[in-house]
Amino acid sequence: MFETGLLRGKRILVTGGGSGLGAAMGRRFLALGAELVICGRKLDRLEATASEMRAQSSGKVTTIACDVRDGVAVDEMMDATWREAPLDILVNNAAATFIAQSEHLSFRAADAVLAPTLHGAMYCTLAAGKRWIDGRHNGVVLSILSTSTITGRAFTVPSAMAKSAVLAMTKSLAVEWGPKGIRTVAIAPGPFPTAGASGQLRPVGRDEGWSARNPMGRTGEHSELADLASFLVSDRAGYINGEMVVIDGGAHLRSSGAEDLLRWTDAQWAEQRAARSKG
Ligand SMILES: CCC/C=C/C(=O)SCCNC(=O)CCNC(=O)[C@H](O)C(C)(C)COP(=O)([O-])OP(=O)([O-])OC[C@H]1O[C@@H](n2cnc3c(N)ncnc32)[C@H](O)[C@@H]1OP(=O)([O-])[O-]
Ligand SMILES: NC(=O)C1=CN([C@@H]2O[C@H](COP(=O)(O)OP(=O)(O)OC[C@H]3O[C@@H](n4cnc5c(N)ncnc54)[C@H](OP(=O)(O)O)[C@@H]3O)[C@@H](O)[C@H]2O)C=CC1
Repeated sequence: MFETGLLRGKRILVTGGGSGLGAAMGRRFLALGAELVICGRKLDRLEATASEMRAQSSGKVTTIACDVRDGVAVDEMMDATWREAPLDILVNNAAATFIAQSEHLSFRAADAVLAPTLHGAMYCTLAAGKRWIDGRHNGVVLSILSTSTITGRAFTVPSAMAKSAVLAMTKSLAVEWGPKGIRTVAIAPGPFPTAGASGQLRPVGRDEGWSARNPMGRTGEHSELADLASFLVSDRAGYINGEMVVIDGGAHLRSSGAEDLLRWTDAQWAEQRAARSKG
């Protein structure tokens, strides 16, 4: 689909790159000639993913254990990365979410989502941006958001709030940092099956017909998201700034994706909370 070497010479950090969509984007970036850095909290998973990537590609893959909720750890990760060479592209992909009735959310539960999804993306963006600006180096920040930024979303309110805030960051910095050579862009994925998303959002028995109701009759392929991400971070997208591209088969035009949960009974929600506390 793309010219060979579209991302040659680009050094890309994908937060949460050890699993799911982050790993899918990483694989495509490598195939297009990029050098990859992936971070997450679980070093064993990062290493396992990196080994698979190295087996499939001759590109360089570096792993760094980093909890993006911790600004000091984010700065240390950026220092370690920059010691080797400046990044060219940051992908804010790490995030957390779960379904819950908002009236049952403790403050700690709200923070469990806001901290990685909003603060983590902000810390990584600030840490990369100040290094790019100090070094007069061009950069791109791609943030993986959600169609909840357009529709809102019942039962995942902290996630919808965090993703909307990162969209505001994307638009604001496009104007502030564009003149300094930094583009900020975003993707709003619809449903792309991953272990993380299924585990947090789709307990067994939840609305089995949802993917057939997507206007395209299916969920997204990881390769489709990886292709869009590759284009947006590449120099071919050099005039796209401050924009969020939706990739959801048209799903959000039909539903915000939480209607089935409005029909859940108190007993179902109690069961969901109990499953979590056992988990
Ligand atoms: C919407 C579409 C767009 C987004 C899609 C995605 O992001 S897909 C990607 C999806 N991928 C991921 O999400 C991967 C990353 N996920 C994670 O890192 C973790 O699963 C976590 C941070 C979400 C929860 O971490 P943990 O289990 O270690 O939590 P903890 O022990 O640190 O507790 C902190 C507080 O949170 C509370 N609480 C926790 N869970 C629930 C719940 N289900 N129900 C209610 N409450 C919950 C817990 O009770 C506690 O409050 P308390 O009782 O002290 O007042
Ligand atoms: N799949 C889908 O349908 C959709 C996904 N998205 C978004 O796509 C992105 C990827 O999600 P997906 O691949 O599905 O799910 P995953 O659960 O696989 O991805 C989340 C990643 O974030 C990392 N992570 C979580 N918390 C932290 C933290 N505090 N510090 C560093 N890394 C962290 C996890 O690694 P570790 O646990 O090792 O820290 C994991 O690799 C997310 O931003 C999500 O909101 C948006 C809409 C729909």
